[in-house]
Amino acid sequence: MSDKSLLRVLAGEAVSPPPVWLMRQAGRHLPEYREVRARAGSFMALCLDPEAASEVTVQPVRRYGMDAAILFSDILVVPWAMGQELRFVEGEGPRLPPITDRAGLDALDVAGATAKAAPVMETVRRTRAILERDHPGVTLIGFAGAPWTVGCYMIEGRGGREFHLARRMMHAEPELFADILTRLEEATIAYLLAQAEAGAEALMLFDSWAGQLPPSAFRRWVIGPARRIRAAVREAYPDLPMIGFPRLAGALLPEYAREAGMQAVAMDTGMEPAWAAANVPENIALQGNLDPEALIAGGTAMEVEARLILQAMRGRPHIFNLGHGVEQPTPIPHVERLLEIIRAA
Ligand SMILES: Cc1c2[nH]c(c1CCC(=O)O)Cc1[nH]c(c(CCC(=O)O)c1C)Cc1[nH]c(c(CCC(=O)O)c1C)Cc1[nH]c(c(C)c1CCC(=O)O)C2
Repeated sequence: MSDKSLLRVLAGEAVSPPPVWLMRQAGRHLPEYREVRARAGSFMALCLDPEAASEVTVQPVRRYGMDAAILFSDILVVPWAMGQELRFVEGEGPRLPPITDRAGLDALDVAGATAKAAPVMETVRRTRAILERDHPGVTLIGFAGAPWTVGCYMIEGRGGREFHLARRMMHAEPELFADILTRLEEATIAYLLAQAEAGAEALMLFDSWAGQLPPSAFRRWVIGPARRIRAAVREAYPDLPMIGFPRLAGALLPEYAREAGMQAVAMDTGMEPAWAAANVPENIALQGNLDPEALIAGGTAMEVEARLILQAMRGRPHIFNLGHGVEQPTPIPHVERLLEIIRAA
């Protein structure tokens, strides 16, 4: 049995106080991140510089004593590695030339993607070595975006909330859509296996837009790929745990939990923790789910919300986290206070 609290929870143990880390814990709310980010030039340059990326991965562990470090990278590194141009426009988000037809799909290089993402694997190797040396209780989490969510950006060429075009393609051009997601699934498996090989101790699959799909499509394009990706990782690395995040899954969260084979499922901000605890099998850990806005507000509002979550999760495997990523205006003292509250639980 590991002595890392996060790995114990992923093995099904209820650990008290629960381990804690925050999605997007390395990012613009930290001055030390902004400094490295400014030196790197662009966000992508930072993702592809193993020395700088491993430094920012470790920053929140050093500052806050988080129980996990999540690889500093982005879910859109996979389409970039498949040959789709990618840039991040300051204040607006990602831009890619949208894939709207078969020619766009055929131009992608699935087989070469993991090799092109080699700097990411070097970041994993370096980060793991730094953690083993300086922070031996901390777990290194690798990750990828799930095919549906990454496909949304590839098909639309930018971020959004509704992803009308991706959903429309799914219904109107089901073969093209299926081929895009199937190739993404293949690339994602190879990419995650390479992270495991490089030293990631757990892997998280982000499906941020899972809740945009009707239930039949959720089963086919969220649960299906998650189950196959999970099975492929298990075959190569039987002991490597995985966390699934089908954001906004709502009533379908328990079905995802039962069928995908993950050791934890992440709850988004709107999920009722007590309902998830009652409906997700007890051996599967729950992660989450403080509102990132409560963290920005701090004070009593944050304390009350944090305690409600801790109380609902008592006695079952739980990883404390937010319901979505840390936002830039988050005050550092609020994060520090949150950790005090959790660790006094
Ligand atoms: C949808 C998605 C993306 N990226 C990711 C998701 C899934 C999770 C979610 O729903 O938030 C995942 C992600 N993105 C990032 C990480 C690193 C690890 C972490 O600390 O959590 C992870 C795990 C860094 C990042 N990824 C991005 C930043 C900000 C870039 C910067 O520092 O300039 C960071 C720290 C950029 C990004 N990346 C993405 C968008 C839409 C944007 C632009 C919006 C923004 O600027 O905040 C795509």
